[in-house]
Amino acid sequence: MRLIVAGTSGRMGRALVRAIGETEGVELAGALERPGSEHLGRDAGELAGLGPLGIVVTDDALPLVAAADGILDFTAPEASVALSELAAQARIVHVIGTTGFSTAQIARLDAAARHGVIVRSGNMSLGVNLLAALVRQAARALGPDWDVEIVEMHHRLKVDAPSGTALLLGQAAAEGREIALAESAVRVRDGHTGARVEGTIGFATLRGGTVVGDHSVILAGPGERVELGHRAEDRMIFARGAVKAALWGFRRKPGHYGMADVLGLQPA
Ligand SMILES: NC(=O)C1=CN([C@@H]2O[C@H](COP(=O)(O)OP(=O)(O)OC[C@H]3O[C@@H](n4cnc5c(N)ncnc54)[C@H](OP(=O)(O)O)[C@@H]3O)[C@@H](O)[C@H]2O)C=CC1
Ligand SMILES: O=C(O)C1=N[C@H](C(=O)O)C[C@H](O)C1
Repeated sequence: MRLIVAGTSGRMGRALVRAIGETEGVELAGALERPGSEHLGRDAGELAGLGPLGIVVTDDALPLVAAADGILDFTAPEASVALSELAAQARIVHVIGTTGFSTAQIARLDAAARHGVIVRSGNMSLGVNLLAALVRQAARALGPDWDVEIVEMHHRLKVDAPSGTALLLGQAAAEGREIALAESAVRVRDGHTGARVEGTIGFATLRGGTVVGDHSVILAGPGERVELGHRAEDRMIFARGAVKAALWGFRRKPGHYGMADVLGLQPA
């Protein structure tokens, strides 16, 4: 399977080039960066610390998309929306790890997924997707007098909050409770907030240092707490998940899929 990496010079872009290099059945077919990037013209393998691969970083997506089978995209919401339209036209798999989409941007991804295969997840690791299944189960088993709070910490350069993973875990808790996350999420608290409203799902965001990604889901009940969590130690867990998602999506029928589909972790 011939794969393009978008955002090649980014933290995840470099990990994706390495993950492609170590996986049988996939090859790097192109490397994209934004117009004006200082990395245009550089070799993607050198950027990833692998030595030259003969794949030069370009900002011209069209010829790459026409000659590839899939694109791995961990960039920014506006870039991913634009790529989703190109990928759908070319009928290639679009794996989206980017986080921080607005509701309107997700609607545009849904529109692209009517013609193309999109696999999108706020977290491509096996551990977090298993955690989401456990959170769904715990939230279902413990009644609404158990308050759900989600705490995340990431490196100081992360630009969106709450993290895509925190929102994914909040969605899992909401599904377990059979409520809508959009109506129950409390994404920030400040000042005289009043007492906690029963049934809400709270989020707390920490940023600092080089933390790859820590998530805790706390279910706080009367006199006891259950805590479920995950700590990412290496970005390769996300990159390997993205390559797995591309292979899973190859020649699949159009749709907007998630990592739970890829990993067979969908609720019964
Ligand atoms: N789903 C998952 O498992 C994971 C998701 N992520 C998500 O992936 C995304 C990228 O993370 P990370 O690699 O750490 O970030 P980086 O900032 O290191 O990399 C982002 C890359 O995308 C490029 N880019 C940014 N905006 C645009 C644009 N508008 N058009 C084209 N290219 C653009 C950047 O170029 P430039 O530097 O020139 O701006 C950069 O090369 C984030 O949304 C993050 O939350 C991260 C890890 C795991
Ligand atoms: O920006 C990051 O670094 C990460 N982003 C994803 C998120 O928003 O949850 C996944 C991972 O936690 C790292």
